[in-house]
Amino acid sequence: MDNRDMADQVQFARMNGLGNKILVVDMRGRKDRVAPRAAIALNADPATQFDQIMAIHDPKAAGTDAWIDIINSDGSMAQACGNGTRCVVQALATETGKKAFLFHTVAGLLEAEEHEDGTISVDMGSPRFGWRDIPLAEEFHDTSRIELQIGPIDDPVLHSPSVASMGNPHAIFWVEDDVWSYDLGRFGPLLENHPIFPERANISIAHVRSRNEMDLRTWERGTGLTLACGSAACAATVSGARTGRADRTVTVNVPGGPLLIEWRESDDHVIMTGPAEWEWSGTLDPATGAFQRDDAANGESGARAL
Ligand SMILES: N[C@@H](CCC[C@H](N)C(=O)O)C(=O)O
Repeated sequence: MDNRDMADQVQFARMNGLGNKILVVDMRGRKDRVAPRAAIALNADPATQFDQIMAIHDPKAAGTDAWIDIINSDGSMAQACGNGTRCVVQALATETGKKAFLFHTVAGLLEAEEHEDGTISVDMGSPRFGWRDIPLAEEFHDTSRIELQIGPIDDPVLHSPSVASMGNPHAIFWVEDDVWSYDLGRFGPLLENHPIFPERANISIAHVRSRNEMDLRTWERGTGLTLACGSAACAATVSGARTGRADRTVTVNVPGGPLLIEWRESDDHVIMTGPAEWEWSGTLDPATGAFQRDDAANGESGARAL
């Protein structure tokens, strides 16, 4: 552990949302933030390698439970993280006994609740489809199908994606066959960093199986291939409905399991429902990323803490 004193340590929990690897870090009562250097160091250690950090801070607005910073594994900040938000709900519900929460992020307010069966629903807000909202580097009147392709120009492997923002940018490529038959690990970074996406983008491949089911794989901006991307499942659902491929309530099968997504007609909000899982807890230095597991400290199974 770094030679800074224990006062610099904060509690954290290693969790996952359908395999999306999350570190929930308790920064309440502090003025500092998890440093990008600490995020890079935590991601470099196999024990704490993560997809996103969800850093819980004291609320900034009356009536909210917490401000949440979302950090990708490359140290970049993100505006939304559906799976990570479910992990925060579970951690705080366990700590407080509360079941309903109102979180504040850079993208706005997120209502969330834990149900009796342990599943968690997050109101991910309204999707945005304007080219400036995604954002895109040039004007597209129809963002349900933009001019972007990869592969041979006369026989592209992927083309004409739908783009949408759930607070963060998403491109959804539609395929008629197995989503696993595409080399997303190769195409993902090329598309993530394509100049059409000035803030980069999360890149997904979707196969619509019925009006209420689709398969989805995602190369995440600032992270890479993940087992689940909640905001991508939301973006794919609204894009499927927008293009007439699917209805507004869809089971989205991501590699880690199913997510239930509803694009509500009443208020245009997108509701994502799925599980969260606690794995172990520890303490870490938010400036350096030095950490210790609770069970390592006291030699017994780490008490569930946050
Ligand atoms: N895995 C998250 C998405 C996290 C942010 C994304 N990588 C981005 O940079 O926009 C989710 O479950 O939504």
